[in-house]
Amino acid sequence: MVLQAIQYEPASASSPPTLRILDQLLLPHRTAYEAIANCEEAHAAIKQMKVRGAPAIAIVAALALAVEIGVAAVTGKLATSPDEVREQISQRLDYLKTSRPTAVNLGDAVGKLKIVAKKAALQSGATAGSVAQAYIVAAERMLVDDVSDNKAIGEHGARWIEENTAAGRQRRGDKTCGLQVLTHCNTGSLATAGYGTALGVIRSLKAADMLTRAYCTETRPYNQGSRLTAYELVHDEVPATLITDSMACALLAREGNRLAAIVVGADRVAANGDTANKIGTYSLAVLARHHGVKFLVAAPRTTIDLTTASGKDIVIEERAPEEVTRIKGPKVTVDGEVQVDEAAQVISIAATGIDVWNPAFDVTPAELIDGVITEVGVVEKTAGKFDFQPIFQHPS
Ligand SMILES: CSC[C@H]1O[C@H](OP(=O)(O)O)[C@H](O)[C@@H]1O
Repeated sequence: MVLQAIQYEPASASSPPTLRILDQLLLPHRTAYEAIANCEEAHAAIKQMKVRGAPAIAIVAALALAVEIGVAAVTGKLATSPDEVREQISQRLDYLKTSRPTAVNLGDAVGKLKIVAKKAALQSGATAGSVAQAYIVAAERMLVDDVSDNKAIGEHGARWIEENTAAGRQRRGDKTCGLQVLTHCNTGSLATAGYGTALGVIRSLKAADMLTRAYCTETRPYNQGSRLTAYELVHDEVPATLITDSMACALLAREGNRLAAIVVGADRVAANGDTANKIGTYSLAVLARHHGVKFLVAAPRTTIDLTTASGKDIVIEERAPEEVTRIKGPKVTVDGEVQVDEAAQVISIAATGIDVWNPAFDVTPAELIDGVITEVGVVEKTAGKFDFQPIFQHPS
């Protein structure tokens, strides 16, 4: 079975494009896709985290508007002038951007897609249809580009680990040596259009026969690790071990330099390299530094936000207390069988009346980050500072 968070069918001669998302609130025990027919449905699915992951959020938002425009075009409900279509696209993108604040990929896509629509509307001979089509083509391209970017991130990351860690060099020279990595949250095919970012590095390490074991943290409270990353690692037959978030310290103390690196994703990398990522990332970076383990952020350039100077300027999303005080899942019978046909059980795991703080992300200071793995190479600090400008001059 292919792990696909997003299923998109382009328009055919007789029918508009269609979009479906894998409802990740039901994973790993139930695989159910949900049709997304318009921007409101996309906004709700992103906000509820039925679909999540910085790249996936941007792609689903962009394609939902492509579906909306495609349906309007085939049903004769598209605005008549090119500038009206441009304005509608701009307004709908601004609405989609309000679904979640921290991941920059959505805002980056909104800005780029607005420019596409504006350029199309300014072209001589522009029509409402040509502006609509220019938008749809650009939105569809995001799906393709993301997978190729992630595979490049995987290769750059795997090679960096092989060349810049003791475990990597040992494994390259002697396949009986162990190379292990730890990852946090979910950054795989379920957070992107496919292959993944940090999980893409793990996939590339495995493909190069470099990896002996991957560790994944459960990543409370949404449990992206135990529900999604563990699901992907089992699916790909990667030797992997799930740990609770609080076990990471003991793991690094036990594994020492057999753990080559901690590799995580990102929701927004500020211009100075401070990185917003899933809550719990900062503590792993401190831990990595204490134990002399490399700490790497894997993210496409669309996650690097040169307009945000540093981590203190990043808006951190705070989510509902119930995500901390309750857990949801199918029943398990006395013999351990998971009853996926049962309606999800919601169980309270906290004292009623307790206050809750539930930030979805934290910010890791650039000083704790050894490298940012992008699709065009690994950026390292020079004289203690990150400079991302050169990778934006990169030809691809
Ligand atoms: C390649 S996904 C990047 C990022 O998104 C995840 O957050 P969420 O599950 O809340 O959307 C997590 O922070 C990943 O590292």
